Amino acid sequence: MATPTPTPRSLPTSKQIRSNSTSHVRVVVRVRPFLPSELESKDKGPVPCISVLNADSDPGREKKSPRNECYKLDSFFSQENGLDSIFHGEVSNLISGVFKGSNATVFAYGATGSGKTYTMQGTDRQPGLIPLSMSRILSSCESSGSSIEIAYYEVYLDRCYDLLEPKAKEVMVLEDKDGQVQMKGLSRVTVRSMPEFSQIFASGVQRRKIAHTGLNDVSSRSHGVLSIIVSSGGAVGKLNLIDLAGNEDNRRTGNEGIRLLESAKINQSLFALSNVIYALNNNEPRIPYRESKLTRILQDSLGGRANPMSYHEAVHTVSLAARSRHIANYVGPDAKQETPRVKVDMEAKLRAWLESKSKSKSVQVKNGHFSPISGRTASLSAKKPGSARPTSRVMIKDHGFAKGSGYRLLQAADTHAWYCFFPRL
Ligand SMILES: Nc1ncnc2c1ncn2[C@@H]1O[C@H](COP(=O)(O)OP(=O)(O)OP(=O)(O)O)[C@@H](O)[C@H]1O
Repeated sequence: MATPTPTPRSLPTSKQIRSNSTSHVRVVVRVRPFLPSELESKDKGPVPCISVLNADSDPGREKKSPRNECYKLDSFFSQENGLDSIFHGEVSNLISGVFKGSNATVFAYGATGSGKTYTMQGTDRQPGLIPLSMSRILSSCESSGSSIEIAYYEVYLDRCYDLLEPKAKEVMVLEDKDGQVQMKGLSRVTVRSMPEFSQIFASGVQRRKIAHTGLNDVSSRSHGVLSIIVSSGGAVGKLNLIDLAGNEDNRRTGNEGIRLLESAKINQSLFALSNVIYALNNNEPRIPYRESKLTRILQDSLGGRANPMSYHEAVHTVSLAARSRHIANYVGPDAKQETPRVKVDMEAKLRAWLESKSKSKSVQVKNGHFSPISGRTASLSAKKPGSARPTSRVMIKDHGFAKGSGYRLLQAADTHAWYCFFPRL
């Protein structure tokens, strides 16, 4: 049964948040294995470019490549580690807080094709962080008599769509007179068992916008947000599990038209998210939530709503790690690299496409918004093998194919990272 979202409790100001809790950023990287398509590639073949150093290692010694970059992480999961070890190591400890009324957020962030959806959803044989979290919450509910509702929506081209509604209707994001963000009409569905959840969630996944791109056969074109709302003895807590759309380097994707527009919006909103996290972690006086729809919506879970004395927030990301958590950045003496070999003016390309679109109306417009869906996953695990460029993973060595800033190097790596904000209790 769908019910409207109730009014959230009042949000504390940024000042209150800082006085209530000192955020600590937790960054966890996951490396995926090379895919068969990458191993079979006729090109250069996959080149591992990441190594894990001990805390006392000197990054300067690792000078096998002209440019090394070194990032400090809170945890690292290699390709041998299953999704359950990530869940037990990094996510399960957030759940007890949700039962006490805290909000927690887990983001999977990374380049397109790096395995974010795989990590969040998993496969039938290897469940991902979403089913593992749901299963743990459901079993805790049995013993505590708490109840669970879910909301599932996507943010696409800076608009929000309800994935639990058959037609994925648009949800208006409004601010009430107290400045609190309201998602008008967003459905909430009560969940009592795993089979019930799997069915509801799978239908939502089918509605999510995906498409074939030059770097992933089944690429998410939107940010998918699953909110698990737990009501427990008067306390209401929320766990957001977010599969972000992948950031894309359009010199490599070859994106055109609508894909290019999507990509521009994806990159813009990921940048806005990184700005919010940076501002929170650096105790800046102004947190730029309003820069994108995604950050406005998540305001109550990204430092916006802190239950006094206890709230946990986790964010998975890599380039955010580069910005907010990196400790050492070692650049070898001969590391001055020229930037990209192929220079394409993506803005001009986008402008030209928008102009031609308004002339020819050749792009499919549905329900007042673009409909780019060219294929859908049949089950939670049905994504086809990706064709992402075979690069590898947190000492990152530049072998010549990923030049420029650390940000771009990290984009090239098939990695994820987590940020967790822990209050000082
Ligand atoms: N740990 C893993 N083991 C095996 N295959 C994996 C793993 N991680 C990802 N893959 C495979 O890699 C491909 C790309 O993964 P996925 O679609 O999850 O990437 P993504 O980061 O969500 O991409 P996008 O941002 O474009 O949506 C898929 O075929 C997926 O099955």
